[in-house]
Amino acid sequence: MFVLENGVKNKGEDPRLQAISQAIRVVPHFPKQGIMFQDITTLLLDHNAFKDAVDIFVDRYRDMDISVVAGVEARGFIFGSSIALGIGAKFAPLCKPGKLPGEVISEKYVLEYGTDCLEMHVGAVQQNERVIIIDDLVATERADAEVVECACVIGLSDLKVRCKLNGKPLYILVEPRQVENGF
Ligand SMILES: O=P(O)(O)OC[C@H]1O[C@H](OP(=O)(O)OP(=O)(O)O)[C@H](O)[C@@H]1O
Ligand SMILES: Nc1ncnc2[nH]cnc12
Repeated sequence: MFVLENGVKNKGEDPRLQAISQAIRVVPHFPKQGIMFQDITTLLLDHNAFKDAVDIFVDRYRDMDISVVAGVEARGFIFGSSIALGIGAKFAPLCKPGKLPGEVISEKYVLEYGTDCLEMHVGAVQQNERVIIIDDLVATERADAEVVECACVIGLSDLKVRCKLNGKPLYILVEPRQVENGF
């Protein structure tokens, strides 16, 4: 298992992680020259690997008194909603601008290849709730004050990433591969 907490990397022995990592297709130079794109659609086509990935998150969060899973559009919706159902929490989508019809809170951020903005419905999360933020991948992420932990399937892990998470713990299943892997 690969975990970044307080800036310390720990390697565990979960035998499911190698298959999860291998199920993620690496596509060089997509969507731009120089980017090694980590394509989770191949993981989603592998029932066992997809289920194992969700189960690992569910096992981690089921006893942490989490009442809200916030998932980042679009790929974070896939994992976040599955995890929310698994731990008995509600799911709050963090959407690209203009997708949510109600009053929203907005947050601008810098991506690995661009900039963007996320919005969440006001009232989706109450002040006393414990929230986790789920995405498929963290390269340059962000988080706000009520977050217990941020989690992702793939993490471009270094201390710079952790600093940009504003000191919130970051839980990562696998590291990105930097070479093509047979798809
Ligand atoms: O760590 P970062 O630099 O923020 O990059 C990671 C984000 O980029 C991708 O989303 P994207 O904005 O491409 O949207 P998509 O999920 O709709 O493809 C990915 O799903 C993460 O949300
Ligand atoms: N290298 C990468 N692979 C897949 N999604 C991404 N989003 C930002 N960087 C990415």
